[in-house]
Amino acid sequence: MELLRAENIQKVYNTRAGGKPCRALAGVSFSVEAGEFVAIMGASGSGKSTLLNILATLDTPTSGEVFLEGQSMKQIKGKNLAAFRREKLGFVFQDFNLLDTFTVRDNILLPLVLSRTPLAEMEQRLKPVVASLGIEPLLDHFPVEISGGEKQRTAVARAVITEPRLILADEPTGALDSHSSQQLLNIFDRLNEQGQTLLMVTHSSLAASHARRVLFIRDGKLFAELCRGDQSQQVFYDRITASLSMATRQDGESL
Ligand SMILES: Nc1ncnc2c1ncn2[C@@H]1O[C@H](COP(=O)(O)OP(=O)(O)OP(=O)(O)O)[C@@H](O)[C@H]1O
Repeated sequence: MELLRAENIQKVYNTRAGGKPCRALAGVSFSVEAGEFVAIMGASGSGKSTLLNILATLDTPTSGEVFLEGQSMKQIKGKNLAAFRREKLGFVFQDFNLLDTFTVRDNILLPLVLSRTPLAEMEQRLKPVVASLGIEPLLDHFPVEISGGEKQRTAVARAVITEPRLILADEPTGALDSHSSQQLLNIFDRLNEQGQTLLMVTHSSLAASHARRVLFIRDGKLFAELCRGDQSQQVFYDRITASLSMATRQDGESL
């Protein structure tokens, strides 16, 4: 079943000082099936964050449309948009985006508080999530008192606690050491095995090799796609690395 569809997404930024407008996305179309784990890769400035922000409803395209479960995001406005985002999407960012004055527990529960979930249900949902992420002992700590890996696992807990249709991750391993990155990627694998759909923007071939499909973006356009199929993660990693070196070739030849 198709979960997400992006149709001919274009984004043009008008620069403030009257400079030339910047075309960040030049017609991007793709879809994601429910239960897929998809990575998006591309060089710096290729349009990855712009695309993710549009899929996250944090920004609007200049033209084109995004559908989640067949519903056009264009049609959701104002207050409904915040509720839609909170209920249907989970976010994991490079810099964690935790609230410093909230404990780990309150950070995780925040989306449920905002959607007025009863206290007993919040506690019920919290327990299995924090147990599976190994952060139960940290619930009363503040973000400043925990490691980067623990912060990211807190952010994952906050993302999954609403049982979102789709988790959007923007460079989720970008600020983590290799051990914490590996831990996070194993968590993503496990979530995906449990049926969670994930879409991740990353510079890391290792992170991308955990996905089942990798989309490559260049100059605001999707230009190649790799599917893992039955291949091992190592073989997929080697293919991704080889594709990336071709993607950065100057002659513009497609994969
Ligand atoms: N708010 C903005 N105003 C003007 N131009 C922008 C704005 N945001 C991004 N751009 C431009 O759009 C293009 C795509 O940027 P984007 O941040 O989406 O790339 P990216 O692939 O995510 O890069 P990186 O990997 O470095 O984060 C770049 O040329 C960038 O300079």
